[in-house]
Amino acid sequence: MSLNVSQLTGGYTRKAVIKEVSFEVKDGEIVGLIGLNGAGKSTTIKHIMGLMEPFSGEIKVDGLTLAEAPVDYRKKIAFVPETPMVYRNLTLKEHLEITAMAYDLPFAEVLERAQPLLKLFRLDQRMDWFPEDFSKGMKQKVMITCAFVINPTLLVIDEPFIGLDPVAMMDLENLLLEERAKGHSVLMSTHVLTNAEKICDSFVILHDGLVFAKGTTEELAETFNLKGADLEEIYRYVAQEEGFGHDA
Ligand SMILES: Nc1ncnc2c1ncn2[C@@H]1O[C@H](COP(=O)(O)OP(=O)(O)OP(=O)(O)O)[C@@H](O)[C@H]1O
Repeated sequence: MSLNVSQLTGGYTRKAVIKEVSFEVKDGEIVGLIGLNGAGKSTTIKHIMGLMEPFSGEIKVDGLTLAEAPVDYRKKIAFVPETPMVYRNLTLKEHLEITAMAYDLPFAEVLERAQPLLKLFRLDQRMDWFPEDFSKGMKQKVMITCAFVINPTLLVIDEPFIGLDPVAMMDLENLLLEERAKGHSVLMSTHVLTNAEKICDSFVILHDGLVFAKGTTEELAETFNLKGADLEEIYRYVAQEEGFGHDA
């Protein structure tokens, strides 16, 4: 079992923003975390990344909690944030170097793994450039490259498609499918439901900090009595029927 989130409650002040959130991402599975703005997707991800401490509940990656094995836990996860975060005075090559250092990997190995990704994203001739000066989409490609080169058990991606051109979107989809084929797990938060439906095995719908529903597209359609509906139709129905948006 790669990621197991159990009864997770947490928030920024004393008030809980996410409440008793439970779901799992098994080995070789891509799970989409969806919900309106403010539903609690990023907050859930921040807890998984160990950037926030839960009020209660438990998060396990490959059976380990952050408290039990902080180094191993962190090494198993790679993260692509919603807003690309690049270092101001470091070149692309140095970004890879710092990634290797952070995950305690030989730089030569990281550089080798990075080659096909850099080529795919047309960044291979820009190793000595400063990503700070790249476009948003190019910065995102740097973040994606740095995440994939560590060969993580669990890849957590917050809004992966925003800012990417259509070719890069397809490239990323293929990369994620390759991760799945390797038996790795992916948790992906997104508003781009058409992309999500193409590659995700199942979904967790968050609303107002609670897990509103979870399952495959077919299971969700059955839950809401919408046989044959696609994810977007299900989501639109749920948002209307349940009044999503009125209080989010
Ligand atoms: N740094 C923060 N301090 C206090 N409250 C926050 C902070 N970040 C988010 N929140 C609150 O937590 C709730 C959940 O926000 P979160 O960012 O997790 O939602 P989201 O589902 O990721 O939304 P979006 O789709 O807009 O990215 C919101 O009510 C938001 O106002």
